[in-house]
Parts: sequence; C-alpha cells; structure tokens
Amino acid sequence: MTYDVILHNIGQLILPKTSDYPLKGQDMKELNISEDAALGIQDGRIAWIGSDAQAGSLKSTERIDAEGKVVSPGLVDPHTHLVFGGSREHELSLKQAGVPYLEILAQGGGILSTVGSTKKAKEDELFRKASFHLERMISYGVTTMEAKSGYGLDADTELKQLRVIKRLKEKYPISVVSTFLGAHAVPPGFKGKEEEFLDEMAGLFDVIKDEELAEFVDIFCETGVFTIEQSRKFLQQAKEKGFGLKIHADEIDPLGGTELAVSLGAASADHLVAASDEGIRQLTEGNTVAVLLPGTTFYLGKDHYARARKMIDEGAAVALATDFNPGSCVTENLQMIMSLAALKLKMSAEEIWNAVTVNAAHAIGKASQAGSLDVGRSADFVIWDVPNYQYIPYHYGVNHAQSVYHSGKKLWERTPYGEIQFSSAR
Ligand SMILES: N=CN[C@@H](CCC(=O)O)C(=O)O
Ligand SMILES: [Zn+2]
Repeated sequence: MTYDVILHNIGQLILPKTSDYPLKGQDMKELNISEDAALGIQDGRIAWIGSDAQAGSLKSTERIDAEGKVVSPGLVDPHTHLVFGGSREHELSLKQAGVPYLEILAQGGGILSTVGSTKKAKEDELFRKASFHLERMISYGVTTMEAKSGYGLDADTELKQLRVIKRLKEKYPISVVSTFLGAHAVPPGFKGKEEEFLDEMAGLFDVIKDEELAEFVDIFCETGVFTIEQSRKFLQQAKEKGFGLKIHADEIDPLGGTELAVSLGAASADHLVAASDEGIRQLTEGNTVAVLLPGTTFYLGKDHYARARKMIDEGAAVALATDFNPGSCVTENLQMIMSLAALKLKMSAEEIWNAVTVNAAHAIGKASQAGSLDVGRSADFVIWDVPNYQYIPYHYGVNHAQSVYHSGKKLWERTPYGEIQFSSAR
C-alpha cells in the first residue's frame, strides 16, 4: 500500500500508555519512549508504527523527516477559560500589594470585572478574541482542549459564550470540549440568594443539551462563592441531565470539593491546592482526575502549591492544564506549565508527559481519541525542536514546538523568524 505520509528519522517518539482509565501510581511514572520509530499515516489516522529501517521500504505520497527530533502526541489542555471580554492588567498592582484573590472578587473585581466586559462584548468580538488565543495554544502544541463559559452569569451571556465555543469547534480542526460554568461567581444582585441564582443557571441545562452547547458542567466551590451543599445539588442536577461533571475545588480553602467530586463520579477535580489528606485518599479510589494548575498558583504569587507528589505517590491520577484566563493565569503556554510542574510540583518528566497527554484526555472525556499515538487513532502529533523529552520542562518560557499536526495535516509551523538568527556583525 501507499501511505499518505511517512514520518521518519524520529529521535524519540513519546508513546503514553493508552488505557480505559486514567493512569495512576506506577503507570503515571512510566513513559514509553521509542528511539527507532517511524509512523505511517493514512486518511488522517495512524496506520502503522514501526522502526525507521522498515520505514525505508514503505511507499508514501509524502515523507516528513523529523531530523532526529522528539515527536509526541498533540498536547491536551483540559482546563481553560478561553472566551472572555476585556483584560485585567490593572489588577496586577493589587496583587503586588497583597490584596487576596477572593478579596478582589468580593469588591466586585476579578471574575466580576471580566463578567462586565463579556456582557458588553458582541458575539463576533468574543469569537475573534478567543480565536486569537486558541491559535496561540495550537502554536504551543495543543491539539485538544477544553473551554469554559462562566463570564456571563446570566442566561444570555452564558449562552453567547457557549455559542462562541461551538463556532470555534466548527472553525478549527482541533478537538474543543465545552464546559458550562454558569456557577463561576455570585452576581451582585444575588448575594445571599445563591440557591436562587443556581436554580436560574440549572434552568439552562435543557437548552444547553438541546443545542449541544456543552459536554460538561462545572462550579466554583469556594469560600464566598458556592458551598459544598450548593455545589452538590447543582452538580447532581447536571448529572441527571446527562452532563459530565467538573469542579473548581479546594483552590484556596479545604472545603471538601475534592471528596465531592469523587463521590459524584466527576471526570475531574481542578486546582486542589488545599485538598485534604482525606480528599487525596479518596482520589486514589475513584477515576476522577486531579487537574493541577500550577500556573495559577504561580501567577497569584503563592508559596504553597498543590501536593502533586503526595497525590501521585499515593495513587491518584494527575493531569496538568494552563487554566488560561484573564485574571489568575494569563498564559496559553502549556509548555510553561510543564516547567512549573517540574520545578514547583516536583513531578518527573515522565509524569509530566502523561499529565499533558493521556490523563488530560481522560479529564475531558477524550481518552479514546486524544493523548496517545496508537494505530487507528487520529494522527495528532507535534515535532519538537529538542534533543530529548526531558528538555521541554527543563528549558522554560519559550516555545519548543517546530510543527503541529492534527489528523495528519500540518496546522502550525514555526516560521524562519522563529529561529534564532545571528547577524553577520556578530
Ligand atoms: N478560580 C476560579 N476561576 C478561575 C479564575 C477566573 C478569573 O479570575 O477570571 C480559575 O480557575 O483560576
Ligand atoms: Zn478555572
């Protein structure tokens, strides 16, 4: 047969283990690396994986020479707040002055400031802005991602955000999973009437299902936002309507959102900086993925990070995400998060790769399609301009992607200007 594409001369091919369940314990610590591999691609899918020597005798329409570089599955970013109006650079000085995140929110800033800008923005404007950020994510190697609403807090604006996500799914070939986060903050008019507000947001579940606007429902369970009991009721209602569940849990105070996520069979519990020992123990028993967001802890200037070591060593499944948003983590760069995971969460390179591929895919219900490179799967991969897989967390703050492919097609490639060029005067 003649393949569409043969990708050969791969220095290291990263092959995370595929499994029906997220990787935990010893499985998270292992990563299969092939140093003599080639891929055959047909109709956008991986049709063959073999050795470089075998690849020499295969016929193909196109041959891509990986020049001895690293090839991995396309990265998966399982937690982003991609669609929003405005920006919040004015809050940086408040953060520098030590005003806590929840205090800024309580004063009507933070999330509520972005809610104001998002309400004002037209759908097309939100779409253009989100497209810009999404394209930048692709440039950093992401081929599957999640995007949340949550900057509307009223029916019209939440649905406007979700429709933007739906348009992004239609426009871009990458996989985008949508999450309804109408319960992201308490709008000013509903202070003390949180249940009433949650009932209003739950009232949108049917239209969201009917218009296929979201796969998951999420809530910010935190001091001054929504309580455990409110979160339980809201998520239970979402589950009954057939949504997958996510929860912003134990980010600042240990309310028990981690335990709630496991008890409801949520796909993920996210943040978990303050997760209790008992919460971590329960994570080891279920299949809820702990989605850790070290970029947020870094950006909020905190010293205490999520206890990834304890989670992994005790057998929880851990994934990593950017949490890209305009207030608490303003970066599209998942590679930077990989470095923070190494430096601040003390995760090994093997754990980090599993956390941004296979486990991240499990956290958004995409594990059968994304996060690894088996025969039959969509040919979503990245060629990295690095000598080995440990190099990306090590050399931080820059983009190591050379080219990014989805379904066998090149989506993005570094321009010659992205290469370091010295003038002849040097
Ligand atoms: N913590 C709650 N929500 C977002 C922040 C959103 C914002 O500050 O705009 C998060 O995951 O970090
Ligand atoms: Zn978030």
